[in-house]
Amino acid sequence: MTQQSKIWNDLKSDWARLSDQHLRDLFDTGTRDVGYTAALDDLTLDFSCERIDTLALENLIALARASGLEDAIAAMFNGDHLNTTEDRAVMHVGLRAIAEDALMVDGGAVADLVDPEKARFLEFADAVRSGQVSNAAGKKFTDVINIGIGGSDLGPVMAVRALSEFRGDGPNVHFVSNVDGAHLSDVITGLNPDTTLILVASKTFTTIETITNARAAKRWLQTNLSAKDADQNLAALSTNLKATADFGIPAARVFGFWDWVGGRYSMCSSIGLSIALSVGADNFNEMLRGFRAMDVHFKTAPLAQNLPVLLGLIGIWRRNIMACATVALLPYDQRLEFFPAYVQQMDMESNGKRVTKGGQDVPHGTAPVIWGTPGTNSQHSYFQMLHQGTDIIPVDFILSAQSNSDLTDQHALLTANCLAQSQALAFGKTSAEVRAELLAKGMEPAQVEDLVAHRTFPGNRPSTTILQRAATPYALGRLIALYEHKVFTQGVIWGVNSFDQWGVELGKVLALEVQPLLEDGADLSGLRASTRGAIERINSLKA
Ligand SMILES: O=P(O)(O)OC[C@H]1O[C@](O)(CO)[C@@H](O)[C@@H]1O
Repeated sequence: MTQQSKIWNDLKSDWARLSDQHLRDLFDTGTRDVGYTAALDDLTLDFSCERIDTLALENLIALARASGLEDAIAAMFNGDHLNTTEDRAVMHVGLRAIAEDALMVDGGAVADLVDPEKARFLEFADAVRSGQVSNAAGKKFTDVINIGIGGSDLGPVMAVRALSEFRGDGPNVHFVSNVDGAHLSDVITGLNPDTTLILVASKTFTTIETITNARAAKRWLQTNLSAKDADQNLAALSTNLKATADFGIPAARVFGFWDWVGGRYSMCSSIGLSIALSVGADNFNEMLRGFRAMDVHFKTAPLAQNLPVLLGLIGIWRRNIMACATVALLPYDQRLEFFPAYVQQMDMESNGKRVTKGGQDVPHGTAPVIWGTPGTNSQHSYFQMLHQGTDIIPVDFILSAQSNSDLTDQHALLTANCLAQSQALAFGKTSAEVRAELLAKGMEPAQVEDLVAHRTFPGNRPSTTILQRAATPYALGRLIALYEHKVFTQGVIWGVNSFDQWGVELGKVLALEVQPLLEDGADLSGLRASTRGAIERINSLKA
């Protein structure tokens, strides 16, 4: 038996001990006040409401160690080609490092590549904000449209929304991702092409949705401006400089990055230009500082105090030991409304894998389904199921101590709701409590008995609360890096390559094959009945 399988067995024994213990009882022992939180400055991870104890935690840390997590972290910072199927380094940490970190990739200093390009795109952002870079007629850009999808969209759209308080007099930043023409069409309606700057964001510059939308947007500019003037309203963010040139974007308007930055880890590269345009270079740099603080912590903190490691291990416990297939990520922060969608790609595209790096079947469940929306809205939607449904759905709560709006007096209510929900999930309400409460209200005993089962909350439903002082650019960077490294930790334990995404290829290829078959008179005879039937029905509904 390998050391790892022994530890997996130990963890199963831990669960055998813990599975019939209620969080109420675990708290009643009075031993959960210490040892169930970890902090980095003002950021605290509170996992006291997880169905775990210190022994199980020790075994999880042993599992991380036996899986080679410490070496893997060192290897990432060392520029090793951890993305084995694409033979690439995994160096997104280099995008927010400082020169003194002396990171190297493929034989060269990361800072030599990153720093000049970062300076270029941040200078451009501030020049657009000040009006120094303007349209051909010298008018200031009022609006920016970022056209991109997946990692070239989700990080920027999330961060621009999260940091809207820091926008100052920056332009309005809009996002178009879907190849559904309604997306672009809805965004450009009401915008003035003359003063709209369009960013085409695509690592590969081959993604069909993005290139199709970019072509349509370019036509929109050229119909309204001269072809030459339209060039002033375009920029590209990509690693594929040949394709951006072929598309007709002048080199001075192309901001690059490198193949060792995965799409879903790219928002600190030039892909983040829309963020910098929205909040300015200083705030963007603050965000990078927050990222780096978590990077340094991940690299140097002992496993038992390492926040991303602990969050990753709690996820392993929930997914592999408690057999929970989904996780609800619930920010109690309206401006983090797109954070769950961002983490969804980061987590599920990274670890949604069924074979190990060596090509063997992974013997465990991997990436859980990540989903969620801001509290308190979610409470009035699906919390019924979280509290009384048949499945146990662990929750990550995210909360700031300080309000991020002018209506500071509402923040106590928001905070109270977050704390109340983790309490209700963990401790529930027993049938005895329900019975006593209803009888005290004067209800007839028979009626009380009819209602008891319906009004009982089983509790014992796990959650972790991530608390920070305030939702600043620095805090956002730190929070994102916390989740990035959590995903890394889990990928190492499952033994998968967290940095490729072959699973998205087949659908892309098939879409290109199906597209011509949607034309009138196309020969459908070679198709399987389901696709053929669907096309025939679509054709009959077209007119
Ligand atoms: O930035 P690109 O190359 O247009 O890719 C967009 C997205 O497409 C994917 O390759 C697959 O959907 C993602 O990993 C990536 O973030």
